[in-house]
Amino acid sequence: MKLTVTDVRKSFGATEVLRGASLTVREGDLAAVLGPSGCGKTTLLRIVAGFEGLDGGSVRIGEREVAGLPPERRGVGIVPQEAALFPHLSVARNVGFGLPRGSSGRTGRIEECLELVGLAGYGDRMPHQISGGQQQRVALARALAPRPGVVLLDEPFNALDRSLRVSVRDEVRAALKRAGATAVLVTHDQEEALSMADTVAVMREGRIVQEGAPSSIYAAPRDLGVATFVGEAVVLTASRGRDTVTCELGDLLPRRDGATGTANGTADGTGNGTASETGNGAANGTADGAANGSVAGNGAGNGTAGSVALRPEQFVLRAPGEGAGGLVERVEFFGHDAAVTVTLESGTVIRARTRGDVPHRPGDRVGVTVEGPVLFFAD
Ligand SMILES: Nc1ncnc2c1ncn2[C@@H]1O[C@H](COP(=O)(O)OP(=O)(O)OP(=O)(O)O)[C@@H](O)[C@H]1O
Repeated sequence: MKLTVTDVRKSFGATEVLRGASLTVREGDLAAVLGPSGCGKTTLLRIVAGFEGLDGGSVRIGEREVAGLPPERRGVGIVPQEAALFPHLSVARNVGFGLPRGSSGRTGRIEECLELVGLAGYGDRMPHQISGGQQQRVALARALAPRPGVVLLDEPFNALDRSLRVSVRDEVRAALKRAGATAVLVTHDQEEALSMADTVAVMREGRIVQEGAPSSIYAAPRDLGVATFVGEAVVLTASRGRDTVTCELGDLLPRRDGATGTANGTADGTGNGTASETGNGAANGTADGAANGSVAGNGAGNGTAGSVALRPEQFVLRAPGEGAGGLVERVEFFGHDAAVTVTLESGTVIRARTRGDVPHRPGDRVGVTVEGPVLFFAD
C-alpha cells in the first residue's frame, strides 16, 4: 500500500528531532531513507510503526490515517537491525509468529514466505543452525507473513559482515519485489541506498530534503550537502558565468536542468519542502532550467560566487601539459575499474575513477581535465 508521511514533528524534551518530515512511498516501491547518524531516521520509522507518538503531522497507509492507532492495528511489518529471532522457536514457528494460531492456511503461508526469501525447506531448523544472512531473511519472512501494508527495515544489514552484506541485500530486495511489498529501508550507507532502492529520500536534521530515483539524486542533488553526502565529490571554489563555471580546472559546462541550487540548502530554515523528482522533472522541461530560482541557467549568474562539485568519473587523466598539472599519489585497483588519487599543482587533491587498465603509477605527472556538465551551487 502507498505510504504517505506528511509534515511529521517530534521532540524529545527540548530536542526537536523531526521538524516537518514528509515522505511518500508508492505502492510496491522500496524507498531508502538515507541520512547521517542522529538525523532522525529511526525516530521516523518508529513513528510509522506506532512505537512512538508524534507531536504533529500525519501518517497514512493506503488511505487510512494510522497516527492514532496502536502498532498491531497499523498493518506494518518490521525487520530490525539484528534479526532478533526467538532462539527457542524453529524457523517456521518464528515466521508464523504473527499469524493467528490454528488459522486455516497458516502452514501454507509460512511455507510461501520461506519460499519468498529463498529458504524453502529450512522451516525445521533452529535459528542457531542457520547463518546470519539467513536469519535476516527469516526476519523478513516473519515480517511479510501477515501481509502488512508496509514493511519497515531498520538498518537490517548492520550486523552482517561486508562480504555477506551485498548478497543479502540482493536477496532481501528480490524477496520484497516478489512479495509486491511497499517498503522503507533506513540506512546511513549511501551505496546501499543507491543500489537497492527504487527511490531515495535524503534526510538531514529532521527533514527529508530530497526524494527521487537514485540516479536523479546523484545527478541532480538539490544542494551541496546532498551532493557530497550522496556519492563522492571534489568541491572547488567556482564562479558562475552565463554559460560556464570557472574553477581551477578551467571553464566547465554547468548542468542546465535546474538541479543546481544553493550551497546551504535548507540551512536558512525556509526549506520545508522537498525537492521532489517531479519538481526536477518540471525544471527539466524549461528552456533554461531556472524553474527553481537558482542561478543556474537563469542568465543572472554572471560572476556569481559558489562551489562546483565534481564526481570522480568526471575527471580525465591525460598527458602532462593537457589541463591542470598534477602528481599521481595513489592507484587503487578494483578489477573492473580503478581510483587514482592526484595532487594538483594548487595542492587540491582529486580522486579520479578510471578504467581498470590504468597506465599510471604513483609519482607519474599527469594532466587533469573534466568532462561532462558539472554541478554548481551558489554561495
Ligand atoms: N527516546 C528518546 N529520548 C530522547 N532522545 C531521543 C530518543 N530517541 C531518539 N532520540 C534522539 O533523537 C535524535 C535522532 O535519533 P535517531 O535514532 O532517530 O537518529 P538516526 O538518524 O536513526 O541515527 P542512527 O543512524 O545513529 O541510528 C538523536 O539525537 C537521539 O539522541
